[in-house]
Amino acid sequence: GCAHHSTSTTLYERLGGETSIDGVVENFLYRIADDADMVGFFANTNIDYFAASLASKLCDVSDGPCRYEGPPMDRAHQNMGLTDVHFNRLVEHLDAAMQEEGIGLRARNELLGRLAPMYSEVIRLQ
Ligand code: HEM
Repeated sequence: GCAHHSTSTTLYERLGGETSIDGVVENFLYRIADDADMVGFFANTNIDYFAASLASKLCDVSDGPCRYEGPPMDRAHQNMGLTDVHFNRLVEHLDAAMQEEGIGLRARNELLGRLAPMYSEVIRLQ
């Protein structure tokens, strides 16, 4: 057989699929809830809806079987007053959540590498 598994599996599979991504999102939400600089942004957010939408975004961007159907990243974060500090903090929490859910370094870095280019879109309408 071929030893180069990374060419034949999607990032979604290497992240552990739906169950694992749902666990990451839940773990991430606990970290946000404990972060005084971040939790305020979610004061008026429907957390169940947000969790499902974020999971679908992560599934889509990792070549999983989902299509993200929410608003584009610029409009989803419009007029929140977000800066690079918030963006970096979100990435840190997401990485820590993935680590705690047992996802390996390569898959974590690959996902974060796919999210990094969204920075300009997330920040655009601040
Ligand atoms: C790559 C970075 C990010 C991604 C992939 C992302 C993803 C998402 C997604 C998928 C939604 C749901 C949109 C919807 O369905 O309505 C959302 C909403 C939201 N995001 Fe982000 N986000 C990012 C960065 C950030 C940052 C840095 C913050 C700072 C705290 C943030 C705070 C929020 C808040 C508060 C909402 C909910 C808005 C509402 O209540 O409607 N996001 N984000």
